[in-house]
Amino acid sequence: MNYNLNRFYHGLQELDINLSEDQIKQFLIYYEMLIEKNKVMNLTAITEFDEVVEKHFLDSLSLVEVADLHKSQKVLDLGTGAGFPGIPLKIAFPELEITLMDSLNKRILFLQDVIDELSLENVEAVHGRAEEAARNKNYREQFDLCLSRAVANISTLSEYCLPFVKVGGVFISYKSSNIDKELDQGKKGIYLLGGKVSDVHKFSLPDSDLQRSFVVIQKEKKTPKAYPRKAGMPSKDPLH
Ligand SMILES: C[S@@+](CC[C@H](N)C(=O)[O-])C[C@H]1O[C@@H](n2cnc3c(N)ncnc32)[C@H](O)[C@@H]1O
Repeated sequence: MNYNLNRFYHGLQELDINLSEDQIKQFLIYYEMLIEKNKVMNLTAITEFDEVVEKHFLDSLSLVEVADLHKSQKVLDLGTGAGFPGIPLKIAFPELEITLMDSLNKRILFLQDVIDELSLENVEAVHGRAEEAARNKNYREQFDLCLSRAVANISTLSEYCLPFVKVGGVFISYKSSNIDKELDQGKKGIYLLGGKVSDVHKFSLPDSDLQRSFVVIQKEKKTPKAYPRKAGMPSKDPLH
């Protein structure tokens, strides 16, 4: 494992995240597993080390801009794909209790291998579709924090994610900085689902031109039983 880690260390410093040598090693093993598996299944379009560091690892970790990740809390990463943002967050902040959920079982099987190989504790990889899993009492309104990156527009995503969040908890969506129109269209749905936008935090990634934002939605009231609607509806006919 011979990688130039300057870019990674500098980005971590900018985010004020300190990692031990073992944690850095876990990131490198994860990178290698990702690249190896990517040869036989579609996990990531980005494969070059520095680019994975910037667009997957540091982007996932930039959540520190808006959330306190040093306390133990129940976190759901909905539509985790190859494990973003959940796996980088779990490596860097081991006290988080993370559920990684995706509707594609092949990705969940890969993530279980990653969990086993890195000996990560208090993390589960669950094969499930948001519209169905959010009706299961083991998951509905059970999470302090729900995260999602690159899964759907904010309206569809709120219907996927807010039902999982406890009243008093938060749903945070990773978005590009071009979010204003999407947010405007999603506001009514967010309210219907029991949420309220409390912050839209725009920023650029360390040493990068990439403009990103976090949409922070507080769960103020229980989500009505009618939501999420049946599978496919939140994306076919988003609430607005
Ligand atoms: C573009 S990928 C993004 C993956 C990862 N979050 C990232 O940022 O790299 C979207 C993922 O969301 C999953 N997904 C889409 N709709 C879903 C749903 N209704 N419930 C659960 N997972 C879903 C897909 O299977 C896919 O793995």
